[in-house]
Amino acid sequence: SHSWGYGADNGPEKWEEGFPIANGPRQSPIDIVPTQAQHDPSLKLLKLKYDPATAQGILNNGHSIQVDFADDDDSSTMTGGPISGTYRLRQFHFHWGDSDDRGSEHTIAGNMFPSELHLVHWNTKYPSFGDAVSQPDGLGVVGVLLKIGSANPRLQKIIDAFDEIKSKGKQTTFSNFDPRTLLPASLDYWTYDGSLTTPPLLETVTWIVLKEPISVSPGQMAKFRSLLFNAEGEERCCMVDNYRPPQPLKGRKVRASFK
Ligand SMILES: NS(=O)(=O)c1cccc(F)c1
Ligand SMILES: [Zn+2]
Repeated sequence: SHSWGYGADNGPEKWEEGFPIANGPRQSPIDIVPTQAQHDPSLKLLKLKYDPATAQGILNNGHSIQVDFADDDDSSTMTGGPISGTYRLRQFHFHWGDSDDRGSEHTIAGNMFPSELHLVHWNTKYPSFGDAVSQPDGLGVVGVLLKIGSANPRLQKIIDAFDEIKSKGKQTTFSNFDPRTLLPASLDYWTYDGSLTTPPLLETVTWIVLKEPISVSPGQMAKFRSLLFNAEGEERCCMVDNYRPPQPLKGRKVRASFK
């Protein structure tokens, strides 16, 4: 059976065939409508504490590029915000479009951005990421929107690694990197209960989408679009449009941490 992807034959419109939860009650991403989000004064400040030494490597997994972190202790964690307890950083990755008018997964009042960064954390009440990923309160993912503007120097170290991980399955060491440097000045956020945005689409994610985007230049976006979905020696297929479109809200409430 051909595996899932983002093409006409294996893309988001086909995922329900292998993953019926695709039509579930808490699927992600969603369109966030700021005027309909309710400010919740009980929401805490988001606290992200990352140790650059936990950065391990950068990988082209055939769907995105991902920076993996050592998660065998509480060196890099998320606390506060809408979550209770301590969640450990596992990895971050991106989604992007073939052109600047699309590529993000969450949209804001119907507006799509050229890319979206996901920082994936898992709840340490469970013994591992593999256990947490199947639990309703297992994951906390911070979403950061990227908007076209001036070149973002914070992205450059990631982009400079792309030449070594052009095709699926390639990875290289990636050390001494603090993901906090990728975040915008404000940690104001919207939060809702959702899912993984790729198969297996498990409904186990507390989403925390930051209100403030970070910048990326057209030239930097072009570098993302030069990555490949295919492995070396396979038919060349540019890694673009690796995003799932917004899914039905199905009665969920989106809360805002800010007025
Ligand atoms: N795109 S995402 O919902 O952040 C995601 C997909 C699959 C696995 C994972 F850990 C995170
Ligand atoms: Zn993602």
